[in-house]
Amino acid sequence: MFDGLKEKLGSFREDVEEEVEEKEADADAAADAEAAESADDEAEPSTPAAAPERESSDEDGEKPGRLRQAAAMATGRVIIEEDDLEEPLWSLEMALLESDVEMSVAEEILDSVREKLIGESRKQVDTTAELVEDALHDALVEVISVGQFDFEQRVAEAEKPVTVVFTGVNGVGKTTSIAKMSEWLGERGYSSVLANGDTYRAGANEQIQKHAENVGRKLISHEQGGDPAAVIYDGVEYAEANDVDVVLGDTAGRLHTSNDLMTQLEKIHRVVDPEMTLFVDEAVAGQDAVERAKEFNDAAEIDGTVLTKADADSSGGAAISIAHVTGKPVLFLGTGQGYEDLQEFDPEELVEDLLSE
Ligand SMILES: Nc1nc2c(ncn2[C@@H]2O[C@H](COP(=O)(O)OP(=O)(O)OP(=O)(O)O)[C@@H](O)[C@H]2O)c(=O)[nH]1
Repeated sequence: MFDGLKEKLGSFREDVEEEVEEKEADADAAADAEAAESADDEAEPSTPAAAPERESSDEDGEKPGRLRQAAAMATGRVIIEEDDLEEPLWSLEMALLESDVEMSVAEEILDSVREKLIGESRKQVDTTAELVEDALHDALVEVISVGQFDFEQRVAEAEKPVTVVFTGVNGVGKTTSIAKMSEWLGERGYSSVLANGDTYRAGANEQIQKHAENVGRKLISHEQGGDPAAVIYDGVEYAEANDVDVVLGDTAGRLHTSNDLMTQLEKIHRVVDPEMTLFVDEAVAGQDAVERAKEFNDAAEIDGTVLTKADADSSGGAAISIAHVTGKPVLFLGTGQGYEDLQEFDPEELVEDLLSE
């Protein structure tokens, strides 16, 4: 998952390390030259016998070594400056954009890394790699965790039944994610019922029915062409009558540009007042997924995103960008075709994984 991005972040670390190493080598050389000069000055008035003594210290390397250390201490070690970061940051920007990170998000990451690294000196305990890793870690967590909340806690605290509506374009894994979610909830002790608000597409009932059977959940559905809000309403009534905790409502995968979507979701909101509306899209869609998330959120406010097919996504751009662009968190990652392949999204864990060697 997100291996391409991981590799590119590793390259940035190496680039900065190289720059700092070069600078340290220059500083060492300068310190050596200064030390040699001052040793020469000291040696000048001395007797000829002093010369071999200096030579022997040079030979075992002890005196220049100590001098080098002293010089490094005196200069406060190498300080990272804007110039040192120019090339690595440019490469990082290219890498982020190539990984489908949205432009404003990439800029925010760069600004934050720049701000955190410039003026930093490599202390005895830090390696350059550690400094860069800390800066990248903080910058990434900052953009990824926008609006993050604990989904399970929200479900636990909400009045039952809790209605969660899923929206998004066709074929991104919406229906599969609903079935996965019912499993995820079941593992945590919450019962659920599925309601098929996708009354638009022929075959939608059969498709979700199959998923419902596979995970052993009840499905509420109406004839094709029916009113999606009415189906979800029936789902809520069923849940109330049968003490079911959560209603998972599917909707037709309309194009986000369609006015119908707004009308449909507005009606669902009016009729059942869902606790959450989750936008579903596929991580592999990269920038397109980010753009759709933004448009769906503008059209019908979403509470969070489920990013499917993360297992097949090497770039990671959608996962990095969506929360920052919409102001709503990524809540789950779909990580495979099995019903157990739904992972709660944890920004800290993701960033640690991205930055691990
Ligand atoms: N690799 C992988 N495949 C997934 C994941 N989630 C869903 N899929 C697959 O994506 C395909 C489409 O999934 P659906 O659930 O039918 O998509 P949908 O958005 O409900 O589609 P419509 O009902 O046509 O709108 C199926 O083959 C799923 O098995 C995932 O996390 N990883």
